[in-house]
Formats: sequence, structure tokens, C-alpha cells
Amino acid sequence: MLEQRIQQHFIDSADLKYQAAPLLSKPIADAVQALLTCVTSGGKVLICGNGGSAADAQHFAAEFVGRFERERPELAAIALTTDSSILTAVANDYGFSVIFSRQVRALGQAGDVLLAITTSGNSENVLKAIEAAHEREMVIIGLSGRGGGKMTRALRDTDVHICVPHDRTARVQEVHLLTLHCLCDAVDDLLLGDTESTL
Ligand SMILES: O=C(CO)[C@@H](O)[C@H](O)[C@H](O)[C@H](O)COP(=O)(O)O
Ligand SMILES: [Zn+2]
Repeated sequence: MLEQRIQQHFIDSADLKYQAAPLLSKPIADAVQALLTCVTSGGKVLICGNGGSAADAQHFAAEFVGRFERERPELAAIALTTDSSILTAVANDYGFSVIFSRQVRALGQAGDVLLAITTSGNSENVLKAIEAAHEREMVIIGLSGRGGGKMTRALRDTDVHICVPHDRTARVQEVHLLTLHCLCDAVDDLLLGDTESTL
């Protein structure tokens, strides 16, 4: 029955979130420290991902540059998924696999953070963006699922890997979105202290 099927999505999503909380709280806290170090020393966050993860990239950038739940100064973040002229020129002239890495090389500086989002851990353009970010001496926060795929080996000890323990893309994406909200909330908390939410 359709309603049962719908309810099962809610149950599965909630189950995964319960299971993932104790596993992911430490890497998420590490990611918060990396973001805080970046933004308090004048750095910026570059974000990339495909499909639903491209939407997540833009969602996060909106909450950093705009706001999350509290008023605070603007924070620097750029989604690498939005400029259709850059994306079409680079894909057309060089190939889809370098649409993010060229932007990372163009914009990235030492001390910036790359937030790399891929549910499989295997999207080539995201993996190449990680390589480019290492060249620029950036720290990488990798969001993945399905065991981490190739992202696991692409990351270094100084990076942070937040790997959602599930094999279904939609479920992984649901935890990625929760993770991004945790990051925004924690950065605000550390920057602003225990002030009341204004929204
Ligand atoms: O949102 C969804 C599925 O829920 C899709 O658009 C999905 O993001 C796309 O298939 C992506 O290309 C998957 O890439 P990735 O997460 O494996 O890097
Ligand atoms: Zn989706």
C-alpha cells in the first residue's frame, strides 16, 4: 500500500539517523573545528557535488553567506555548481571530470576548505577537486556514504571524512543535509556563544 511505503521511508530515515549519531558526531565536530579555523583566519569554503549533492552545496553556501538560525556576520562560501558559463565552458573544452578541479585551482588558497560531497564516494569530478585542493594546501571535509568509495583513499590524515553508514543514495543524502545543518549550528554556537536564536 502506498501510505505504508511512504511511512517506511520515514522509519528508515529516522533509524539511520539514530544509528549514525554516535558514529558521526566526532568527525562532524572535527569538521566544525576545520571550518572555524578557516573562517576566523580569513579563509573561504568551496563546495562541490553532483545532482542532489549540488543542491546541498548551494544550500550550505546560502546558510554561510546568508544565515542559519541566528544573526551573525557573513561567512565566505562558494558553491562550485552554479556558474553555468564556467561549467559549460570547462566541460565542453576539457571534460566534465574537471568542472570542479579547475575552479578549485582558480579560487582555492592555502587555509581554505573544500567541502566535497558524493554519496558513492566515486564521482570523478569530486575526486579531482580533492586532488586540486591538496595542491592548493586546503583542508578537505569529505561527505560520503556506501563505505566511502574512492574518497577514502583520496583523503589525507589532515582531512575529515564523514561517511554515512548506508548504501542507498537517498538515505545518505538525508544524513548529509542533517550534517550540513549541524555544521552551521555548531559554527554559529562557537562564534556567537550561547545567544538566543532570533528566527
Ligand atoms: O539526488 C539524487 C538521488 O537522490 C541524484 O540526483 C544523485 O545526486 C545523482 O545521481 C548524482 O550524480 C550521484 O552522484 P554521487 O552522490 O555518487 O557523487
Ligand atoms: Zn535526490
